[in-house]
Amino acid sequence: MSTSWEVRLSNSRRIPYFFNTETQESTWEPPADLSQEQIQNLPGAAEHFGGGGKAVPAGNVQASHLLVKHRDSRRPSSWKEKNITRSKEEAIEILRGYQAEINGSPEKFAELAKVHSDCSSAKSGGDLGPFGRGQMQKPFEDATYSLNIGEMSDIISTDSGVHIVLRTA
Ligand SMILES: O=C(CCc1ccccc1)N[C@H](Cc1nc2ccccc2[nH]1)C(=O)O
Repeated sequence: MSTSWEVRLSNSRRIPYFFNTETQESTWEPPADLSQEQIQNLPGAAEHFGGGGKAVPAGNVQASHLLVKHRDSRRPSSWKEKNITRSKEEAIEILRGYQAEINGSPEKFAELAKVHSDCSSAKSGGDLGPFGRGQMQKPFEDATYSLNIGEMSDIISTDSGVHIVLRTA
């Protein structure tokens, strides 16, 4: 296990990523050989992953999401599946199934996001932490800002795949 990982904020996308100061490797995904607790204790994790009941700055929002990627996704790979080949239509059908199972329950949402989401935020039940305008892909940002706190979106599509969004702050 390499202990030289730290969490940094990507300047281009203003979201956290993992950087190994020994190998100079960087990745969006949490290093597989680190436990959830080790990840949360990495240098920079508290600062960049929010959580811990930190206040959300005025004008910012916080959301969780469940992402199902497909073969036309910007990066058709995830912690779950190295090479994602399903079609967008198949991804939507799969997400409809989760949506029915979630049935408006935030607890169920986090439970299914942890197991099924193709985003590294699955590790924290889909939580993306706080963000402001201009940080996330526009369809995702617009969907989140149009929700009331505690509400879930219908299925939305971004370059990453298809998502259901739960606004949490
Ligand atoms: O960009 C990331 C990391 C998102 C993240 C933010 C904050 C904490 C943890 C994760 N993951 C992408 C998948 C992805 N695409 C998205 C587009 C909008 C919002 C969240 C997204 N997640 C990928 O893995 O391809």
